[in-house]
Amino acid sequence: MTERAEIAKARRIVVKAGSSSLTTPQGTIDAARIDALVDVLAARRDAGAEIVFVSSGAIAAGLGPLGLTRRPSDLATQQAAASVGQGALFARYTSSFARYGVTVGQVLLTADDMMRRSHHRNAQRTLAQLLALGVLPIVNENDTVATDEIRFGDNDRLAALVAHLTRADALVLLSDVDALYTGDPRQPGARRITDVRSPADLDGVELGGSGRVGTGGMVTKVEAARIAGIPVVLTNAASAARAVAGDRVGTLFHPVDDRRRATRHLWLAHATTGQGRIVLDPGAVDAVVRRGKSLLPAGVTGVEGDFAAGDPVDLCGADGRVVARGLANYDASEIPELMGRSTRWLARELGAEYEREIIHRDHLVVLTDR
Ligand SMILES: Nc1ncnc2c1ncn2[C@@H]1O[C@H](COP(=O)(O)OP(=O)(O)O)[C@@H](O)[C@H]1O
Ligand SMILES: N[C@@H](CCC(=O)OP(=O)(O)O)C(=O)O
Repeated sequence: MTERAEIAKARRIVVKAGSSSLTTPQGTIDAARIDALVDVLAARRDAGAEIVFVSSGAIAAGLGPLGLTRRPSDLATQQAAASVGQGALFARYTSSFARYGVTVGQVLLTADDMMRRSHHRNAQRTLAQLLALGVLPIVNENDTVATDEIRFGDNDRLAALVAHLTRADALVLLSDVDALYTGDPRQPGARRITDVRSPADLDGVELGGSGRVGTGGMVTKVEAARIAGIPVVLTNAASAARAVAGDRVGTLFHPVDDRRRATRHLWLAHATTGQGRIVLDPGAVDAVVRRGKSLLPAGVTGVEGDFAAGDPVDLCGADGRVVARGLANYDASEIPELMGRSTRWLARELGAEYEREIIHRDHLVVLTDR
């Protein structure tokens, strides 16, 4: 089946709309465009797909009510605008979807919710339950509490991670451009790209700046497509109906990797940052990087940071270079006593529950050339 056909048949689709598709230049909600988009999503739902909608626009929709003429650059005002705008946006979605008898549920996520395994599972359960109850989840970043350090900032990567969380079959990114171009389409000479099959297809493509209210421009969209591991279509809101129907519109990013198996690895590599470090001896670096093995306590020579079991941690060699990332099976404070010991010794001395890896190979991604 071609990827377009897969989208046509998709049972679960994540659709993301950018700020520019949902709000007016005056910083208010664009009710007509929202209704038009809701028409499309309700119709696709009617045709048998579950839809998870990732909506930007909270900050942009808060500008008008606060008398701001442009997107603020300081975090506190962005948060205030998001607080005002998110409420207005969601109220609009609620009444617009009510025209079709569709109940919507608001899900506001932070980067942490994606990164820590316990939070990740929690968000996953909530979304699964909403879908099971026939509710259409509308997701945004929780801008009012997110700080600069932990912020996604753009919703493109968030949408890719939501696609992982919900095990979606396709991701549709709706922007104010109808496709990816070889350069910013506001500049003359930019050519449309219909398919991206490998990173080489992006050689020489300029992924420049964003529009007036959006963030990230094409860089975050391309990154999202890479993380998603499923077919991703990038187009504009006017082409939304055709995009979710699998018609040939916009740019189709073909997934490169062995899909499902790879999504956890993609998530680890792109959605997380190490919450600490584990230092490996050369044998362990070789085992993890080149032989695809789990990390055993015997190969660990040091631990840094204050992470909890389940957190992503960076693995580095004696020279400090990060070679892999994985989900730790132990709290940082437990590791010094296990370091350099064989699992057999640990089981005998400390009990059977210590006969486990520091990081299992299934929860480990190599970040360096082998
Ligand atoms: N190579 C490119 N192809 C398409 N658009 C581009 C490219 N480089 C820069 N852009 C700009 O990116 C903008 C969309 O990004 P952004 O404003 O972040 O969108 P959104 O709010 O929909 O997430 C477009 O308006 C376009 O001008
Ligand atoms: N969470 C933010 C999204 C920020 C943003 O501008 O995203 P996008 O328009 O998708 O580039 C908001 O709702 O304003």
